[in-house]
Amino acid sequence: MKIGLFYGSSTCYTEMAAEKIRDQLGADWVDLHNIKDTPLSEAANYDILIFGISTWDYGELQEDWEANWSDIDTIDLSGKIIAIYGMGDQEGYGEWFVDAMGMLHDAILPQAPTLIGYWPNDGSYQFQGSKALIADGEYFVGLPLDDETQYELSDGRISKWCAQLLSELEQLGSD
Ligand SMILES: Cc1cc2nc3c(=O)[nH]c(=O)nc-3n(C[C@H](O)[C@H](O)[C@H](O)COP(=O)(O)O)c2cc1C
Repeated sequence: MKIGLFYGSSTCYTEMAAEKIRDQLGADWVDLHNIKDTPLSEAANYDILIFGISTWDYGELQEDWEANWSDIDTIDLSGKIIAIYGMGDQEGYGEWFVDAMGMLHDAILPQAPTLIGYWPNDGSYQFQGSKALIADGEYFVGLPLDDETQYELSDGRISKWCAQLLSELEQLGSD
């Protein structure tokens, strides 16, 4: 079964992470789609999805996600398995750290897809606020990556997250 990885990226960071995630999970298994070029509606062709989004301009959506935002409600995501990752900058924009990842999570939640890839807020990130935290603040709704101030941690986080995704998928398959 193939995974569709759909991302929006203004200065290529989210795109570079998409390529690393694809390489970790297995290039034969993951199709990359930049939503600037591929309509988000093509997400309907996959049972398993990864969404990549960066945050811009003090807690705003990346521009290509913003342009496609209304499509989220028109695609049937209810039976899908979905994981999200988000790019941000915790030092420069610590009050809005990876907010767009939280906004994307909230936008797909009403359709009740199976969400995987929640990531512990383990103290290795330093920020003041984030819409990407779930209520108790102990987990992010997906993988936050900060290539601006923690570039050296990104590869390790990606490989750990991909291993977590594979394990969660295996678990779901065996249920
Ligand atoms: C003008 C500007 C505004 C930004 N605003 C935020 C923000 O509100 N929250 C955040 O976490 N990161 C913010 N960032 C950091 C970007 O999300 C980060 O650079 C990211 O890697 C960009 O990914 P992309 O090139 O794939 O779009 C901002 C960066 C710039 C240059």
